[in-house]
Amino acid sequence: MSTHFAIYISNKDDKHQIIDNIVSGNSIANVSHLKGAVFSEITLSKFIEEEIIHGKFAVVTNTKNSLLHSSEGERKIALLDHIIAQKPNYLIVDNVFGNLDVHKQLEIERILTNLSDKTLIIQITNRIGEVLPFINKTYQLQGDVLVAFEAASKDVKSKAPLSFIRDLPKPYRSLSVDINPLIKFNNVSVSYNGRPILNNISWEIKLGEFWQLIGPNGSGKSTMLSMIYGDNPKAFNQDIILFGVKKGSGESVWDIKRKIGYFSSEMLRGFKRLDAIGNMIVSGFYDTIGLYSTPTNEQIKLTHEWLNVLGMFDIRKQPFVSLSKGHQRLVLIARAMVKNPPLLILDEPTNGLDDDDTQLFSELINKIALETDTAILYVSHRKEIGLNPEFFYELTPKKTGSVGTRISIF
Ligand SMILES: Nc1ncnc2c1ncn2[C@@H]1O[C@H](COP(=O)(O)OP(=O)(O)OP(=O)(O)O)[C@@H](O)[C@H]1O
Repeated sequence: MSTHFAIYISNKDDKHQIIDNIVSGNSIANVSHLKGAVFSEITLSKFIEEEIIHGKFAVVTNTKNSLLHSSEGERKIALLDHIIAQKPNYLIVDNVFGNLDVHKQLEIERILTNLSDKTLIIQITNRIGEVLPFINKTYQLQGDVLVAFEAASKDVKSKAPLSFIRDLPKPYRSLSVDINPLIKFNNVSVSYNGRPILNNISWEIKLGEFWQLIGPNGSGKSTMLSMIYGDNPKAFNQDIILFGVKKGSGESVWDIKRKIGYFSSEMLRGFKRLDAIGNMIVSGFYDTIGLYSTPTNEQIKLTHEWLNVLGMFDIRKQPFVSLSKGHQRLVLIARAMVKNPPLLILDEPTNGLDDDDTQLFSELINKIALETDTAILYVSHRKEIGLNPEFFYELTPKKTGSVGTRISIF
């Protein structure tokens, strides 16, 4: 049996450096003379860029859609097929299961298991539970050195994350909505190019509720979100009421966005700006990334309170990019919350996070659900350990489009 490797990293490790070292042969296997490929979200982004900028469609999905218009699951399977067709001698797979539902995870696992007969696989993962079954050696970085360890001996839950001890700040102004429900879908159906995606969705989100929108890849979660937060033209002929106003009846996207705090892990992709941590949070009052206005004393006070909750007051002047990916997310949640929005949307927020940071993130979201009136809409294909939504809205794909079911936990 050939040897395949995994490197278990945390969000503090420099993944790009790790991949560069592998490719140049300065790491766990001497592969510098071999033809290699990298399966990662960065590779995927490059192909999507090629589609947008040069009109090149090198990677074909099952549904013959462009990558840009495909769901995450469809994209990943298509990329893997494309890479395998190039017959690499070795393959680096990074965050291979990120954003994938259980079925797609099993499909990818099966494809990689077959591939591992002939091709060396090097997996990079920050979730110990996601190490591929055929991997026989797992390493972890200690300082700059990769050290072998027994993945089975690693007890993820025993490392409890540090807790947020302080109460969340009192809002700077009361919630500016007296309309309930905040969001209402009434028999909403959507198709793309004649293919039904959503079938008769009726759903309400009320102030203070904590929802998780769940469903397998391609079931239509992003499509639903784009009808609330985006300007998806498919929303205009539908019976959708957002904050008391019928979608498409003249309200601007900005009117809607002002009432929503939003975070998606996509916001961090390729983020290079040098804003200070404190400025990043205060910019949430203006719905900008980066600060272009002079904040009031009240806004500064509230920002300081959020910094204290996060334990980052003393480092508030440091660049945001100097934080780990996990801590960057906490700052962006504070940024989304300072304006005290009636609705907080979290779109696949833990993609790419390691085990410890995921627990910390869930802890902050649970705290927001308990201590504020903001409704939370958490969108993810998986039930996150430690996260406590009150309700799930589950999309189940059918030939006639996904149907939705409301599941109450208590
Ligand atoms: N603009 C578009 N044009 C054509 N098809 C589209 C478009 N947007 C989405 N689709 C298709 O609609 C289906 C639902 O996609 P959507 O992204 O909403 O699913 P999802 O549940 O968010 O998936 P994932 O969890 O993988 O991100 C997919 O099959 C996708 O290919």
